[in-house]
Amino acid sequence: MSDRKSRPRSPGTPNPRREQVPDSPIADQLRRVPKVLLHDHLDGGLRPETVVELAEQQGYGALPTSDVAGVTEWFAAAAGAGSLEEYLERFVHTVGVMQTADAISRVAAECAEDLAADGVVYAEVRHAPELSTQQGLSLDEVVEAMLDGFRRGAARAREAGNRIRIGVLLCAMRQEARAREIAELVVRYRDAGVVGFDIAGPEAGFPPTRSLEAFEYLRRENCHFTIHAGEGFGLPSIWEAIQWCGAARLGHGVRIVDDIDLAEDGTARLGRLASFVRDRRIPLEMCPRSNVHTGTVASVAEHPIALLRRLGFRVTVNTDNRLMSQTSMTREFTELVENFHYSLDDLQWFTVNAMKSAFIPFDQRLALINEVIKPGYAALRSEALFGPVADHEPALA
Ligand SMILES: O=c1[nH]cnc2c1ncn2[C@@H]1O[C@H](CO)[C@@H](O)[C@H]1O
Ligand SMILES: [Zn+2]
Repeated sequence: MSDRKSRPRSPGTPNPRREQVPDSPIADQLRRVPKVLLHDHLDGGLRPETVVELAEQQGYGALPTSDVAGVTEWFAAAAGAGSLEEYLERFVHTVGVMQTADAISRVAAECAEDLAADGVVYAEVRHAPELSTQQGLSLDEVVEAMLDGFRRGAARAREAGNRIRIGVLLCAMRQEARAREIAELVVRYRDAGVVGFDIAGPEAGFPPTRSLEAFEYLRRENCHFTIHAGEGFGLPSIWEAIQWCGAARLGHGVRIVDDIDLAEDGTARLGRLASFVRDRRIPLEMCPRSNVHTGTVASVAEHPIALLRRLGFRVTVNTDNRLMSQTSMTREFTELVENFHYSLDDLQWFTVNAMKSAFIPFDQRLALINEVIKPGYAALRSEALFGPVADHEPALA
């Protein structure tokens, strides 16, 4: 299902790594291409060593094991969860150590550094503040700690030569009843770095309209929001998210394929909801590895991202939970290249799609596209043509 384009071969001695996936970018390039990440959970992306250290510092005794390797493995076992509900059970321990302002700020700072080192130039990172109030922090204190951490982390990344901008999304947990309160928090911090709202948590049994009042309030306040929908539940959830609640984007939205009939010869017939999502250019925040881990799709190779991309949906590529799904933007891109033979042009298309769909002002999105993303891809394309300037590469005669 790839939309491969033929690219000129690199001159000089063929590099065996380059030959593995014909015409595809290589691993090192994938780390360096500018990337945009719209769907990443702060409490799903802690460094395992930070989980262990914070647990020690805070006397948190509930970790299933206390060494870094064991903790890494325990979180990685989320890959075998097979359902969204089981996958989400892993969060009890990341949230468990994110109960003080210092801990939250540290996690946010490290998140900014890790994303920047992975080549992410713009990210929207989300967390549910209500989960971090178990030891008495107020919702406002949680948000302030997040904002403080992202500021510090972005500054440290910049010193290391990696520039990143981060916007915060605040989630309400769909099984709780605090959506309106969290929506008000979004409005309160909209000028301080919070760019939008979302609902997260188990999807089956907790439809988007359960939080309708919060979405209506946000619309009256001219606020942006996305909704996790079409992951653990199907089309009715997507339909409510878009047509009742007014979501600007869909978190995952992968089950929109249930509204697409695919004939043997590859021609597709879109139902009314799928047409609406495509024709209105509603961005899909797709997270291939996470979808495999929650049992939403069987494998990355079978992920509908390739079909949806071919049909012209506004598809974006995301990590969801870097810790639980053992992933990064580079890894997601690598797996897509391996499975669908995407080229740098395809990756730029995903990246520009994501930047267009961000919740920051239009002029700033445009500036990032024109001044950071496109020049970044152009530089890597010229490397693909002429090879990187490195000692081991023979110079052109
Ligand atoms: O893929 C997902 N679908 C639904 N909810 C999720 C997913 N990943 C994480 N969370 C939930 O969002 C909360 C706030 O970040 C996390 O604590 C987790 O429960
Ligand atoms: Zn998510």
